Amino acid sequence: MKSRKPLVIGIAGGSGSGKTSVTDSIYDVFKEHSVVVIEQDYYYKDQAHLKFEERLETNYDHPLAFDTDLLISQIQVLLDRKRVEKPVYDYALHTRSDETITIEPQDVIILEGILVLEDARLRELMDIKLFVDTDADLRIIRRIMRDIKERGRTIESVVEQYLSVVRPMHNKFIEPTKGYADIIIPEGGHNGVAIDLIVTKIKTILESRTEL
Ligand SMILES: Nc1ncnc2c1ncn2[C@@H]1O[C@H](COP(=O)(O)OP(=O)(O)O)[C@@H](O)[C@H]1O
Ligand SMILES: Nc1ccn([C@@H]2O[C@H](COP(=O)(O)O)[C@@H](O)[C@H]2O)c(=O)n1
Repeated sequence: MKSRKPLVIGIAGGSGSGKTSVTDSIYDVFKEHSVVVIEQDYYYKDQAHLKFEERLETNYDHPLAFDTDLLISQIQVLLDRKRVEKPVYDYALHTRSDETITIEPQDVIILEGILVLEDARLRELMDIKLFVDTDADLRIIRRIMRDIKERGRTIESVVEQYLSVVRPMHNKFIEPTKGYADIIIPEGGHNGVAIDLIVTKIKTILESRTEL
C-alpha cells in the first residue's frame, strides 16, 4: 500500500455543518491503515505581528484569511510521500501557535475546512469532493455551543460575528462551492449511508491504484 499514489478527499461545508464529524467517521475506518487529516483552519495566516485587538478585526470567513499557498505546497509534499510540519492554530489567540505537528505521508489525505472547495488549485488535487449541507439554524446552534465550550468565546461575540461576517461570507463564498462537490451530505457524520458509500469509493480507488 505504501507506494500507491495517495488519495485526497476534500470535505467542505459551512461552519458547524458537521465537517469534523464526517472527517472523524472516515478517519475511524482507515485509522488502522493509513490516513491523515489536514484542517484548513490550521492554515489561517499567522497574525503574531498584530495586537490581539487587531486580530479581532480579521474576517476569518474570507478566502484571503488563509495561507492557501502553504496548504497547497504541504499537500503536494504529502503526495510525494514526504513528511510535513503542519502548523497549529490557536482560536483563543487568533493566530498560529509556536508549535507544529509532524505529519507522515499516508494513503488517504482528508482535507477539511469551510473553503477547501473554493480554490481551483486545491480542487485539482482532490480525488473526491464532499460538501456537508446543514441548515443555517442548526449550524449556528452548534457553533454557539462549540465556540463557548472549546474556543473561549461568549454568546454575544458568537452571535455578533455570525450576523456581521459568518453568515454573509457563507452565502458569498461557501455555499456556491457546493456546485463543485461530487457528493452532498445532508447533516454530517450521523449519515451512515453516505459515510458507507464514501468509504466504499475510497477503498475502490485505493485498490485500483497500482503499485509503483
Ligand atoms: N448530525 C449531528 N447532529 C448533532 N450534532 C452534531 C451533528 N454533527 C455535528 N454535530 C455537533 O455540532 C458541532 C459542530 O460540528 P463539527 O463537526 O465540529 O462542525 P464543523 O467542523 O463543520 O464546524 C459539534 O459539537 C458536533 O458534535
Ligand atoms: N481566529 C478565528 C479563526 C476562525 N474562526 C471561525 O472558524 C470558522 C471555521 O471553523 P469551523 O470548524 O467552524 O469550520 C469560521 O467560520 C471562522 O469564523 C474564528 O471565529 N476565529
